[in-house]
Amino acid sequence: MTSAVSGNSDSVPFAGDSRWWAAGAQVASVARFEQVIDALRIVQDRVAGANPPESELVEVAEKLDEVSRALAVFQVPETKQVVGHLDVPGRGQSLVPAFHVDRADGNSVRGRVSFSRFYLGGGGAAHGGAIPLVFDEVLGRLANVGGRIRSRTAYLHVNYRAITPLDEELTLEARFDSEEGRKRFLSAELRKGDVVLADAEGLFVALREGQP
Ligand SMILES: CCCCCCCC/C=C\CCCCCCCC(=O)SCCNC(=O)CCNC(=O)[C@H](O)C(C)(C)COP(=O)(O)OP(=O)(O)OC[C@H]1O[C@@H](n2cnc3c(N)ncnc32)[C@H](O)[C@@H]1OP(=O)(O)O
Repeated sequence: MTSAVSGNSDSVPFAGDSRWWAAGAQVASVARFEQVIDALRIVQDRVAGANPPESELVEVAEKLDEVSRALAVFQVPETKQVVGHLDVPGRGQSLVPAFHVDRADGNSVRGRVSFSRFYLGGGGAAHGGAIPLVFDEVLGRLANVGGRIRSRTAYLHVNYRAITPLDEELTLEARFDSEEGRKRFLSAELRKGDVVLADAEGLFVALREGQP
């Protein structure tokens, strides 16, 4: 049995209105797809942290090639893509660390995120590009929920206040601050306990009819 990938968006306040861009997308099994993404995330972490002997590298490369060959025949256009459209933490998108929502309404959201080994920059700190990735994800979704016309990030300003450690549960709080015509101003903080690790302020501009 197949199901629509964003089928339960209406019951999830922070699911994001992905129907317009995934209108034709069906998934054979949400649970199985989630299992694949979870496994892929672990592979990303294991590869990032590994230094195996050559024989093992040869074997691993062959296994990964086998996986890509298996999926090559099932490639679909963007309108039918499943990754990015699942109503699960992280949307089934292994690029961005999964954001787990604890509390949300149309104007604010609070949740948890952690940066695994894959997101290491150096010296034990998360990569400086991984942090805006999460801010863009969370602010971008918040900018677009609640039946608002879809918008795109015009700018995203990030202040790095302290290093962001790996493998720790961090909290992220974001809010919709104000709106002026097509311009939406949002802000957020990433914290470890009470300590602000990074904060962000973004401008999201509502798209005009027909604007990509
Ligand atoms: C469709 C988006 C996704 C929807 C998702 C739905 C939910 C799905 C669920 C979950 C997904 C979650 C995933 C997160 C998604 C995050 C969103 C992204 O990352 S989008 C990718 C990165 N961004 C771009 O690729 C933009 C590229 N830029 C553009 O397309 C244009 O520049 C755009 C649309 C931003 C503005 O262009 P103009 O021609 O429409 O508008 P003008 O007239 O230039 O600006 C309007 C007003 O905004 C100001 N403005 C524009 N850019 C500015 C800037 N950089 N700084 C300051 N002001 C700016 C202007 O000065 C103007 O202000 P005045 O009305 O005169 O007061």
